[in-house]
Amino acid sequence: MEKPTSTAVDLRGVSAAYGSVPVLHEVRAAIPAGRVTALVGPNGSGKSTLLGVVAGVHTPSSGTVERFHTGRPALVVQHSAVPDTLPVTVADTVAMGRWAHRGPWRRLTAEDRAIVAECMARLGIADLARRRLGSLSGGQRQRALLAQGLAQRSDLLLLDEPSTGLDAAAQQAVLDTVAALRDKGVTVVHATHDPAVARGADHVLRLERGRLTADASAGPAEPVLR
Ligand SMILES: Nc1ncnc2c1ncn2[C@@H]1O[C@H](COP(=O)(O)OP(=O)(O)OP(=O)(O)O)[C@@H](O)[C@H]1O
Repeated sequence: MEKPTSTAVDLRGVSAAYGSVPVLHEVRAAIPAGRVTALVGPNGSGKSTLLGVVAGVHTPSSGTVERFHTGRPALVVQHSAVPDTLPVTVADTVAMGRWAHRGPWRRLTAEDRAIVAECMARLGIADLARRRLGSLSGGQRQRALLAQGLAQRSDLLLLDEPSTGLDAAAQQAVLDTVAALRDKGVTVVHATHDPAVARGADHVLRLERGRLTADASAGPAEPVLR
């Protein structure tokens, strides 16, 4: 039997806005520690915004977010959110994942370099290490951003539609990686439009028009929406 879960992040009545336009409305949810939570809902329902709130990069307009984990969350945005013109290579991009540990532009240690190489290999992009990020396809770029997120070695990994635009092999690599991290006790929250991926999660949060409309915990069988 699995041990009972504790809470990694507690969202209490969280509302968020862009300027004066409200986007999230009083979201209450407890994200379980060491589990995979899928964030689902239609386009524009607020999934990315909620990930930003959980990551601490989007300040709620009201309500509170309490994080019970150590270290900084790792947020992996969609590749389309990153400008094409950034003059960095894939290896540089992944190495940025180590900045939280070393500080920007510091020399990487041998351990950092090993982590960067391991993360690129895991996502199948080792051969692209010297290519500029802006010269890559969408799926390749997404993999570089995912590798950067993994390189942070955070215990809270937030992924915005990590499989979108990836081929079948890369999608499977992402799912395998998420499962392996969960087994190591990492809390993962990922936004997804893929029902099969959502069913594979331990916990599902559904947003519609910025409101939480379902909060489902997985049991031994299918998660039951309540
Ligand atoms: N930078 C921004 N400035 C203003 N409004 C924004 C901004 N980003 C998102 N929005 C608006 O906030 C709402 C929620 O957007 P969000 O990106 O969080 O939704 P989503 O569920 O992640 O959508 P998708 O499935 O399309 O990725 C939408 O109405 C969107 O238009």
